[in-house]
Amino acid sequence: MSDPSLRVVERDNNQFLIIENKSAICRISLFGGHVLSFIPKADNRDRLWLSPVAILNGERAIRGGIPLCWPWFGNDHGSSKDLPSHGILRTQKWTIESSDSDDGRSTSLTLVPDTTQGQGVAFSSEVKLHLVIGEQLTVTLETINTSSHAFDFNCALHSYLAVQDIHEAQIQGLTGEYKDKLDKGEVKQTPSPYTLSGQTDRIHQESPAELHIIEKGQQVITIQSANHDSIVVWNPWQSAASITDMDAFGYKHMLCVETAVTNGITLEPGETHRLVQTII
Ligand SMILES: O=P(O)(O)OC[C@H]1O[C@H](O)[C@H](O)[C@@H](O)[C@@H]1O
Repeated sequence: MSDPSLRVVERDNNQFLIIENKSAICRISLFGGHVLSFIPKADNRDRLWLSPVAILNGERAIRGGIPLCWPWFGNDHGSSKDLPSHGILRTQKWTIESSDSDDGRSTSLTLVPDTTQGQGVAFSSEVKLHLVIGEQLTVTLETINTSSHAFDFNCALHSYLAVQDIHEAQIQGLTGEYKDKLDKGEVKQTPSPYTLSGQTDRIHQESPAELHIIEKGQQVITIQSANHDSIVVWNPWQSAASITDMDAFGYKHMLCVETAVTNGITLEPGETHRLVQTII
C-alpha cells in the first residue's frame, strides 16, 4: 500500500484502517466496511459516536459509527423475519480496492465486501464503498446490478452522529410527515422545532439534500444526502439499557440520522445506484 495517509492495524481478529491526512483522522473497521470515527483536525471533535462497549471483533455488527444497511432496511425483508437486521453488508469482511491521498489534504478510498451473496439475497450485484476523507467525510454506497434481471432493494448509511447532550440537540431541515416505527408505522407530522425527548424511531418520507444538527444555538453538523428517498431518525433513549452493546446512558450522546432508501428502488441489469452522505 503506497498511500502514506493509510495504516492498517490488526487487533481482535479484525483489521482497522487509520487514515490520517492534513485535514482529518478517520478510523475504519474492515469488518463491516464500517467507519468508526471521523475527526476533522480543525477542531479535533469526532463527528461520529461509537458505543464505548461496541464489539469490534467481528462477532456482531458494530454499534456506532456508520453501519451499512443493504439490501434491506431493519427487519423489513418482505419474505422472512428471521434474516439479520439491516442485511448482510455490515457483517462482511471488506478489503481495500484502492487508496490515494494526492495532495495530502484528502484521502480517497474504495472498499469492497468479500461477497454480496447471502441468505435472503436473490440477485447478483457488485457493491463498493467509496470514501473521501478530508475536511468533510463523503461516504458513497454503490450498487451495480450484475444480474440478468431487475431487482429491488433498500439501503442506508446509518450514521450515529455525536452530540454533546441529546436534550439540547435540534434537527433542522426535516418537515412533512414521518412513519412512526414505534406506533405501527402510523403517519405523523414532524415537530417544529425538531427536538427529541424520548425513544424515537421515525422514517421521514422526504429526502432533503441538506440537514443541520444544532446544539445550544450553534450549527454543529451538516448532513448532505443524495439518491435517497427517506431520512431515518433513531435514538433508543432509555431502552438502550437493554441493548447489549450500548450502555444505559449512551443515548445521551448520539443521534442517528440515516440517509436511506426504504421504499425500494428498482435496478435494471447493468444499472448503478449510489447512495451518498456527506458529514460536514
Ligand atoms: O439494532 P440494530 O439492528 O443495529 O438497529 C438499530 C435501529 O436501526 C434503525 O434506526 C431502525 O429504524 C431501528 O428500528 C433499529 O432499532
